[in-house]
Amino acid sequence: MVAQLPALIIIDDDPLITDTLHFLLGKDFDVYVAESRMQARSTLRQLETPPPLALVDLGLPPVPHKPDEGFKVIGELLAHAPTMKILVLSGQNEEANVKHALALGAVDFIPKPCDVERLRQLLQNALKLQDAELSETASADDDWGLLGNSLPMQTLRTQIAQFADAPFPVLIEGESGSGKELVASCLHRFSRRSQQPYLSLNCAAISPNLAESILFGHGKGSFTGAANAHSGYFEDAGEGTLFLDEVGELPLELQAKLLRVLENGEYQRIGETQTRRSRARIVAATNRDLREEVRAGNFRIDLYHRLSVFSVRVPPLRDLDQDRCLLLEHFNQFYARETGQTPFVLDSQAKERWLGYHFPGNVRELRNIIIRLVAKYSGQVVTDVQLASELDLMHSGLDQGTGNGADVPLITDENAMASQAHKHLQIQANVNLDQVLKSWERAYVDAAMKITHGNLSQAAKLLGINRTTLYSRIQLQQDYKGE
Ligand SMILES: Nc1ncnc2c1ncn2[C@@H]1O[C@H](COP(=O)(O)OP(=O)(O)OP(=O)(O)O)[C@@H](O)[C@H]1O
Repeated sequence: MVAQLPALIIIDDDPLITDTLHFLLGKDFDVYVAESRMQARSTLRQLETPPPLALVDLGLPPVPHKPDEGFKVIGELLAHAPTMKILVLSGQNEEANVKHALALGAVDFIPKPCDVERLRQLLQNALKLQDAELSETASADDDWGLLGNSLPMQTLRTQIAQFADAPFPVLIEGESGSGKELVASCLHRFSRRSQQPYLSLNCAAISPNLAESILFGHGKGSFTGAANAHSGYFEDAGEGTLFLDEVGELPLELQAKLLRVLENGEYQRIGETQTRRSRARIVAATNRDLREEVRAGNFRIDLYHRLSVFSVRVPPLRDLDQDRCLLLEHFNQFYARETGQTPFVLDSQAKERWLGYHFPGNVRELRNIIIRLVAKYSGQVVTDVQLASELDLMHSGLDQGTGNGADVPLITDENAMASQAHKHLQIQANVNLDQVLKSWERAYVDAAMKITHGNLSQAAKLLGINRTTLYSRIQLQQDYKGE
């Protein structure tokens, strides 16, 4: 029997690149190609299981000269398949783009043009790590698998233990990469259903036309292409647990059907009149604010109340204090062991930065940073500057809806800047443009100096200007203040 090749999706709008890579990598990978975010979405929905690997260009239509579509693709791919390993292959390799792509969850950034052999190696390494991570999770059977001793983590474990055996649904809320899926699997493992099936369905990953059949099944001939009767997730979960990830993505019609199952356990396969009964325990997760979705009319309030009989909030990594060091230690050892390297050590300043960093991509981002540090600094002492160059200091804490600066427009987001300017001009008749620009500049300079603990060279690097320019701008600002 021929072994199946691992699947790889390449998302790039340049046919020369996709044709070449398809040809050269096709021997080792089962390659799928998409030239836009939309096409990637539809390709993924047609696949039974998501590809373990993705190669993503940042500049994609409709804005190929900017990285924004590529950033969105990274988020969408991870929402679709949280364990997917994403490598970015892009010519837009300015430092800020590299760092942001990595903070969003990409495991590596390869500037174009690239050496195909190196690319093949990187893809194969990523695949090996993914296998190791998956077997690590599987072997965590008798253990929580959920690391951390901080107070929020202790509270989370207590909640899991309290809710595990209850028959009611649990709603798990938390930012992307914070460990919601892990919490869902703990709820199952610590329940008396643990010997029953545990099924996980990512609602963001299913096509809206197929969602009903996937959830509830269909009878033979119930729609074109339904040659045989098929059971759905509710039936297959039996008396076990059905985990509905990204539940906020379910279309409204299906929300009504889900509500019915939650209310009385009843559902029907498409095209059948027989009413069936579900005994599965429902656990749902979301990284959206579902109350906000209810207010916006995108999510049914009755379903929200049903799902959130018990609700668990997974804390973001930035609230876990010393757990950041514990996770660092654990993953440093783990990836060093898996790759045959020696763990690295952070020097004291780097450690301080580690403890102060916001981790916008949470534990997923932390794992990826450690993979890179192990590869680069095996057995070495990592300095503050070396660590800083792996972190997304520019976007950190600004774009996660965290409440700390979520409404601050990113300097790269022209639409947000334009709307801010619009509002400003509407409420203030005489705006002094020079003063506005000066205060923006001062805010960025101050922030950079604070983040780098007053290190002029690092602050200049962060701001994309040279040290002398930064120095003279600080002087000018001080003169201006003194005027
Ligand atoms: N406390 C933790 N201890 C150990 N590993 C963790 C912890 N929290 C998260 N992880 C790991 O971080 C990665 C991301 O976690 P997970 O997929 O559960 O996040 P999520 O909140 O479901 O993300 P998304 O919303 O993007 O699907 C996984 O590899 C998971 O095993």
